[in-house]
Amino acid sequence: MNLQERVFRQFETSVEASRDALARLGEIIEIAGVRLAQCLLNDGKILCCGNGGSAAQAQHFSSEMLNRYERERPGLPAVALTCDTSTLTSIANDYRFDDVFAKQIRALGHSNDVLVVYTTSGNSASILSAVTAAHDRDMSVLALTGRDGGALAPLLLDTDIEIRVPSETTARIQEVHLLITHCLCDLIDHQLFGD
Ligand SMILES: O=C(CO)[C@@H](O)[C@H](O)[C@H](O)[C@H](O)COP(=O)(O)O
Ligand SMILES: [Zn+2]
Repeated sequence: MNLQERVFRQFETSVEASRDALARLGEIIEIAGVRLAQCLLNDGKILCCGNGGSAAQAQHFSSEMLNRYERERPGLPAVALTCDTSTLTSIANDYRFDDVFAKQIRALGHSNDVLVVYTTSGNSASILSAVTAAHDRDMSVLALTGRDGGALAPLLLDTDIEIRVPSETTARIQEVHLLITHCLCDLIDHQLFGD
């Protein structure tokens, strides 16, 4: 396969992954958008986290909440738990890396908040601990996952929401996670501020 064919294949598999996701996930994305809007209307906030590329997704989402998505509107309360290097390094240094998000959730989380986690494998220990901490704080969880949902899927409660991208490829799952994140921003803005 030459380089141009490689580029073509990346685009083609990405478009295919988005199309599959739309066919299977449209309804659950709507449910998640309603849940997040209800959280914000009830004075809750959104906490979000992920590792690697998924840390960037969490920050992408929180910036679109705190600043804006596509329209002028007031900032909305969201915190990416991936940004404060002093807090992250001290938790990892004094305890263990797996606790970097969980300890922040135990400090910041309230029962009307929602934790949004991004993980392509569902097996990152820091994310599993974050979900347990959210449950301990009576928060609900929105999990954006892929593959078979990993060890995270059986940890989720009936009151949680999992949006599982039907793909086995990390990059494709991440690309669809970003598309879903933009859908959630659009659904939140529409419900809170109209057309
Ligand atoms: O962006 C990528 C790969 O595309 C990587 O940085 C990737 O996010 C990292 O390997 C993560 O640690 C993977 O975590 P997870 O999705 O399995 O929870
Ligand atoms: Zn990546």
